[in-house]
Amino acid sequence: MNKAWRVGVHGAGGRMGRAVIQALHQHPQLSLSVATDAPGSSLIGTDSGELAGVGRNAVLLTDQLDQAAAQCDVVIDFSRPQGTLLLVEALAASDVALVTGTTGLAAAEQAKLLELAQSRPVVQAANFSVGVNVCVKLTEMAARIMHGMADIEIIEAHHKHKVDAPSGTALRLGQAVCDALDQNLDDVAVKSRDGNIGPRPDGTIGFSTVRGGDIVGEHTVLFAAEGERVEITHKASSRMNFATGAVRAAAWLREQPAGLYDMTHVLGLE
Ligand SMILES: NC(=O)C1=CN([C@@H]2O[C@H](COP(=O)(O)OP(=O)(O)OC[C@H]3O[C@@H](n4cnc5c(N)ncnc54)[C@H](O)[C@@H]3O)[C@@H](O)[C@H]2O)C=CC1
Ligand SMILES: O=C(O)C1=N[C@H](C(=O)O)C[C@H](O)C1
Repeated sequence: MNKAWRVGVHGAGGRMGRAVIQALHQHPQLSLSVATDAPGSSLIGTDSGELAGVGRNAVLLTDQLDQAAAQCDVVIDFSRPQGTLLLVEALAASDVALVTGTTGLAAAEQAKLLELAQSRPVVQAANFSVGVNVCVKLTEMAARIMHGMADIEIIEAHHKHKVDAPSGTALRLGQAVCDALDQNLDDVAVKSRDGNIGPRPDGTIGFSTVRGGDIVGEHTVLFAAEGERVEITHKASSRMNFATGAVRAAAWLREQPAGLYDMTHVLGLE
C-alpha cells in the first residue's frame, strides 16, 4: 500500500465511532478524512480527535453525508439502522467502499446494502473481533458433529445502553449453526419464553439476552446433550478489538472487487 487511504467514520460520536478513530490514529496507512453523525446531534462541530481522546485532528463532526461520498475512499459505519440506510443512499452515486458493523438492520435495509455491494466492495460483520469469528467456525464444526444429540442455546450479555436484541453476533452464531445444518434460522429460532411453554421442541435454537451495566459483549453457544455439554464462549473486555478489526477490514477491502464480504473473508477463514 503506497498512498494513504482516506477513511470516513459514520456514527463518529458514539462508543464505537470514537474507538475506530483511536484505531485509525495508530494505523500507518489509513487516515481519518471525514467524521459524520446524526443530524441534530449535540456533537456536530466538535473536533473528532479530541472527542476520541487522541488530540485535536481538525476533522470536525458533520451531519453532511455528501462529504463522506466526496472525501473518502472507504467509510466505517457503527451507527443505527436508519443511519446506515442514509449512508448507503449517500454513497450510492460514488464508488466509496463501506465497512459496516451496525446491527439490528431490517430486511429492507439489508437489501439496500446488498444493492450497494454490487458496485463496490462492502464488509458487513456483526462482530469484527478475531475471537468471535473463530467462534463462528467452531460453532459450525460443533453443530455438524453434535446436531441430533444436543439442544443448542445461544446466550448473550451486553451493556444497558444496547438497543437491539438478540445481538447481531448471537444471530450470526445462530446462522453458523443453520449454515452447517442447511436450515433457515427464522424457522428454528426461539427468541422469547414465558409462562407454561411445555417441553423444549427438538431442533430449535434458543436465544437468551442479558442487559446490564458496562458489559462490553459476551456470547456463549451451548450444546446441551445427555450427560455432557459443550460451551463455546467469547468475552470482550474492550471495544478496541472491534475497532481494530473494522480498520483491518477497511485496509483489506482496498484490494477486493465489488461484493458483500464478512469478517471471516477478511481473516481468511472461509
Ligand atoms: N460489528 C461489531 O463488531 C460491533 C457492532 N456494534 C454495533 O454498532 C452500533 C453502534 O454501537 P455503539 O457505538 O455502542 O452505539 P452508540 O449509541 O454509542 O453510537 C451510535 C452513534 O451513531 C449515531 N447515530 C444515530 N443515528 C444516526 C444517524 N441517523 N446518522 C448518523 N449517525 C447516527 C449516534 O448519534 C451515535 O453517535 C450498534 O448497532 C452496535 O450493535 C457495536 C460494537 C461492535
Ligand atoms: O452493541 C454492542 O455493544 C455490540 N454489538 C454487537 C452485536 O450486536 O453483536 C457486537 C458486540 O457484541 C458489541
